[in-house]
Amino acid sequence: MNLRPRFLLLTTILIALTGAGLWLLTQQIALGVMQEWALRHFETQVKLEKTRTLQPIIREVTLARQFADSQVLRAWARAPDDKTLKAQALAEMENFRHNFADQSYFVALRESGDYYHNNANNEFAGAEYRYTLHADNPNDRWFYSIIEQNRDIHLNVNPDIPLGVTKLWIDVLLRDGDKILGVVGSGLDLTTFIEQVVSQTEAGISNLFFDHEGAIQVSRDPSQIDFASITKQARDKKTIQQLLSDPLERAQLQALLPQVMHNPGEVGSLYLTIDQQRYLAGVIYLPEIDWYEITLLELDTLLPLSTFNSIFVVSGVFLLLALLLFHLALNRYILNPLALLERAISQLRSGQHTVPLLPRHSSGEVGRLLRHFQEMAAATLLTRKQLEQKVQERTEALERLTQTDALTGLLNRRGMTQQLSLEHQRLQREGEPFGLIWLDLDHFKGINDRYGHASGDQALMTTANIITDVLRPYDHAARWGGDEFLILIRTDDQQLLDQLGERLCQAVAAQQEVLDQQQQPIALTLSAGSYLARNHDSLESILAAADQALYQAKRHGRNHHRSAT
Ligand SMILES: Nc1nc2c(ncn2[C@@H]2O[C@H](COP(=O)(O)OP(=O)(O)OP(=O)(O)O)[C@@H](O)[C@H]2O)c(=O)[nH]1
Repeated sequence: MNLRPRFLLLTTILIALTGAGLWLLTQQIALGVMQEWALRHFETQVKLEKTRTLQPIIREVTLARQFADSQVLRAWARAPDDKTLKAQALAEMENFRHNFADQSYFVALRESGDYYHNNANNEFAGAEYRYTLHADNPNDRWFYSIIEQNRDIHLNVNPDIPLGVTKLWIDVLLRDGDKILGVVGSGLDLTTFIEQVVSQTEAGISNLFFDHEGAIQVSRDPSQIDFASITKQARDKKTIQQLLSDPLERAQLQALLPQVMHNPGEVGSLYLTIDQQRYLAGVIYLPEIDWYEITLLELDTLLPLSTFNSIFVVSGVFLLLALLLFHLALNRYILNPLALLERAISQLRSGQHTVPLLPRHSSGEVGRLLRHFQEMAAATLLTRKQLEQKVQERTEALERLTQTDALTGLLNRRGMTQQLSLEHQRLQREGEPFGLIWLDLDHFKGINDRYGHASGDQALMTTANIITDVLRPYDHAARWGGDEFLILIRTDDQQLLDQLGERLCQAVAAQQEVLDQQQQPIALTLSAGSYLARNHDSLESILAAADQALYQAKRHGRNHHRSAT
């Protein structure tokens, strides 16, 4: 894979990971902030409720405790048949009735089961004894349950159907040391409390009150309330735990309750799922009424993910811009110069003879790389050029050598054959005329035999020099073989051939350079035959004609020139 798609893939993965990380982080931070805010909210809410809405209940509970603490009441409960004590107790009850908000009270004695009561209308003045409770009467179960549970205080919520209100019954144990003498208390209209505390209309926030068994005492939804829970078996109660479908969350809540109970005023928080809705829950224990309050925050409502949309959009736009900038920079500083470098290398490889042009403005490592490459390319091209020149020179020299006679320096038979072929083509194509003079030293064998091979060679070289001197630069001369020479002359003049042939014969005959052992010139002659080529002559016939003329010169006495006709 090329660098470009690789980088593209890598940066896309990086950006996706960063985006996902950012998203998770934002969520975590938001949840953390939310949790922190929620805890503060719970604490503030509880304090507010205590002073504002819980206060009447707390007052009533305190009053009920004082009622149960009354020495007068206690003394009578110890001796219920004592008329004096009973009269004092009834007066005490009447006192407390005026103080209770509901202006009603009840006193139930354990031993006898006698139940005393008077209400706001003072309906039972003088007839405070109402009836006797019986353990086997289901309506009286509450009394025996409270005593069995041995909890000092018990709040029991029950709708008062005739009045059309929800009543909170405050039951307090009447004690004599460890001994339980009875249960006393009062009732309280809870309707206002429910309206103020539970039915608050703030979206996404709701709360419930439940007792130590989890039985729901106050809820916005009346169907959730476990009315008269004191009289019910545990399995029949409507509890907060029943609202939780996840066993783990149930266990977490169960573990949290003792913690908050031992630290009144402290809020315990956890996440709970109720009816598939996820909540952040704050639990607090209210020692004054022995209830727990749980406040449920709907995170989706209070902190919908759409809150972060703008963050995500802005982050996404920034990430995309970063990607774009990164790619522009990558292209400009790395990929484009590399592509140019690659093209330059392939141009060089394919044999281009000029140094490829590369951008000079690039800086840094890539810029240095380009400049080094350009210098290297220039050096390589120069070396290559020099090498090619040398090879050409050597080839030409070799070519010349293969066409040159080593002894005389004239063309050899191969070289002359090539020239003959070229001239013959010119003659045929353009009508450029040429002539041949064929030379052969006379009795050369005798010179070799008589004076030695070296003198023979000297004779050959001297003859070659004479030929070269006589000829014009554009004529060609060759040693055709042994003691034979062939001269190619560009001319259409037979007379010129004749003159040249004769002049060569005379010059060789007059030479003084080839010497014998006594340093005396050796007599040297040659015979020559010439032929002026005609348009339609074949090369063979031209050669044959010149050879024939030479033969005639030899036959007729040597040392002279003959031309073929
Ligand atoms: N020294 C020397 N002799 C050569 C060389 N090449 C050929 N020869 C000799 O040249 C002689 C050529 O003789 P021919 O051309 O046959 O005859 P000739 O003696 O010249 O007689 P005519 O041509 O009839 O005059 C031979 O004896 C060859 O050995 C060479 O390179 N150097």
